[in-house]
Amino acid sequence: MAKPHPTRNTETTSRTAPGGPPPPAAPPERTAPGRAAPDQAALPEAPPAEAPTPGTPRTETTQTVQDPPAGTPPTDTPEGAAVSDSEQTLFGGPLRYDLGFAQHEDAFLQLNLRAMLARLPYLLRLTGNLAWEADRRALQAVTAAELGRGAVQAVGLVAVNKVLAHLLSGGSTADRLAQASGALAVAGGAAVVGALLRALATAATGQLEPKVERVATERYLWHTARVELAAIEDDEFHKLLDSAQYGAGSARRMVRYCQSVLGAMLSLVAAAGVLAVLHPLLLPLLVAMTLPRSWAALSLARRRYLSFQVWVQHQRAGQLLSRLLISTDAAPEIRVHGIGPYLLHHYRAMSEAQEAEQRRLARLAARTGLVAAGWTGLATAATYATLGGLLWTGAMALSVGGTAVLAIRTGSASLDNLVLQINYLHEESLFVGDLHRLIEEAKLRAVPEGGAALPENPAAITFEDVVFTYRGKDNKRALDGVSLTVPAGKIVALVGENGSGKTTLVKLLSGLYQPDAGRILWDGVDAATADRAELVSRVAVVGQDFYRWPFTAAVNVSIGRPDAPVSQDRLDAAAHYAGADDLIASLPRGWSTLLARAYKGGHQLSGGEWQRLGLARAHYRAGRLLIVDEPTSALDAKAEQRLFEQIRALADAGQTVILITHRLGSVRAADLIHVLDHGKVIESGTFDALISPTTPGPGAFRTLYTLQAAQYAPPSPGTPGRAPTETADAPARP
Ligand SMILES: Nc1ncnc2c1ncn2[C@@H]1O[C@H](COP(=O)(O)OP(=O)(O)OP(=O)(O)O)[C@@H](O)[C@H]1O
Repeated sequence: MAKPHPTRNTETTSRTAPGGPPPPAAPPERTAPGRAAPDQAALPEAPPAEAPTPGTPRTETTQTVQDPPAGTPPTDTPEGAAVSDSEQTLFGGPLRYDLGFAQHEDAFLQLNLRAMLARLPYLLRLTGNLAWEADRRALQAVTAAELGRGAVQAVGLVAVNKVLAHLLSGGSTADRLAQASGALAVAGGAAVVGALLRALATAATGQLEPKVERVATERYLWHTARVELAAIEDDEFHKLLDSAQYGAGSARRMVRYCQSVLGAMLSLVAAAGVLAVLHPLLLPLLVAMTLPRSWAALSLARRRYLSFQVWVQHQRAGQLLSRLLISTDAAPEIRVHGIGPYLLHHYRAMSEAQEAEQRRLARLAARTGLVAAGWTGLATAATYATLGGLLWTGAMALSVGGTAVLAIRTGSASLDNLVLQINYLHEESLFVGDLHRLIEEAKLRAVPEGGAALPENPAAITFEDVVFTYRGKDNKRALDGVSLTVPAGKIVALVGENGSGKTTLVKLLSGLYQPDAGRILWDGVDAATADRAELVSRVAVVGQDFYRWPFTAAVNVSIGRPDAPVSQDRLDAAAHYAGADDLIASLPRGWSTLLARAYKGGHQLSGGEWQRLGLARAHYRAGRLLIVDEPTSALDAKAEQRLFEQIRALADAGQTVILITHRLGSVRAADLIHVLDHGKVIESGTFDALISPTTPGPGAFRTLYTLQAAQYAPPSPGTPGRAPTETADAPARP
């Protein structure tokens, strides 16, 4: 989760502490300090732009099929910035967020001084809690060292006052020096102790920071991993994920800022205390000197954060483009189709849009800085004029004046520093705030724990009028009142055209989504009220999009039951079941072969070989309900036939199998077939019943089957393309 941290805009601040919030626009890799961006390092020098420079009229040669039609007017984002061609072409529209939706804006964007000071105790507590959890001893050391430094500073200032008083009093120089020597020794001792305490605080903070980042990252990942699939697919939740990922780094930096705030606060108290004793008028003047710079820092922080929130999705899209250019998966197609320059052009265009935003912020920063500098100059002049007036009129002794100058310098530096550090702290806290919001949201959208127990051996799973619509889609129902039964210990096939709802149905069955209406019953128990952990432990799925883990072959199979110790016997049995034993034996390091080509010793499998490993994983999981979604799409004919024999054997042994396939000949082995169309079950029955012309119903299965069978029927001499009769023997593998 550690993110290479971009430099803060140098025009806005002059701090030397590492890090700061991410830049509003540029992808982190590109702006990471002192590091070549991976994309830039990996790519050759960009060729002269083959695609048009943004803003120049397109020529015919550069118009591609994916580009918007000529004359498409540039759309405006909610923020008013024009949508670039790249956003429009690649992503279909603006990637900027409208902050109008942010209900938290009020709470999080009040960056005025009062609001910030009011939030300070909360921020300190927040960081303190994280730090306490991460390493309480280091936290105690930092706090003690900072408190000590504050005390030592006050002692130092008082000692300096005494030294000056002695030096400016009457008597011989030797006498005055002798009188001042005691106080001088105290001032020197205070400086030494202060330096030691500073070193202690620095060491302890350095120890604390990475731990705090780790703890915050773990919280982020833990809560994210537990949310419902629907939340992960929700773009609003994803936006939160995007911005919250910076929260851990911000939490880390908050530790340092907290330390700095504490230090600055204590040294300010010391300086202000001395000043108040010297002359009360000096105190408000000190504040007046600091106000303009505080105002500037606050308004810039607010702008940066707002800009970040608006551009966060754009930034992710830019990173996506750079990752695609170096991705192993996309590499063959990028080369074969010459896609590199096309992607690079869009990467550049999107980066330029982000740079324009950076320029805008920098211009604003420069303007604000100038105004602030003017006011600070006036306030400083007023302060020293007042001091001069006090000395001139004799209202202040010369020795006191000297200490006052020292205290003003120390105090204004401390106050400046304090406001700046609070500002940084606050700015980082906005991102930590995002992390907290994510955690709160993730808790609300987490997979519920506990629930009703499922029957040990349910006789059937029944869908009762189940309705489901994917969020954010066109509100078209993916399942539209599905009622069907899956009897235990049988092979149930789901067939239907693309997009008819088969995969959605099994995702609901395996607890990945919840029905919007209707019920899924395991005998009498509604799955919606059941213990989800128990439900998923009963199910093993080989989906179309099963994941190819970039780990060893053994992990790719045993990850089917990640909570159980790995068993070699079960691994071998799973490989045998999936027909992958020869494959494993042929791998350079057997089960220990790494299946990720971009790594040292990594090995690449073919699509069919991966599919066998996917099947082995499902077998290793040993769920009582086995769902196989297009299990044979990448298998050769022999492997396919073997797999269906295995599935039959499993069902004969009492395992329930749900089979989704477009190869209708394969569903002969099924005990029951449900045909779906546009999210509805339109036919159910055995293969023989559905294929028979005498069976009442729409005959959808028969029509589909006949169509497929025709492709395999040998043409009769002289009658090319003869369709088989409906009673003809079905081919083994349509
Ligand atoms: N994650 C998703 N988000 C939004 N819509 C989805 C999602 N998954 C599927 N859909 C939509 O739901 C409908 C049903 O899709 P589903 O994947 O269940 O069909 P299918 O019958 O399995 O199709 P195929 O045979 O092509 O695998 C389709 O219109 C699809 O576009």
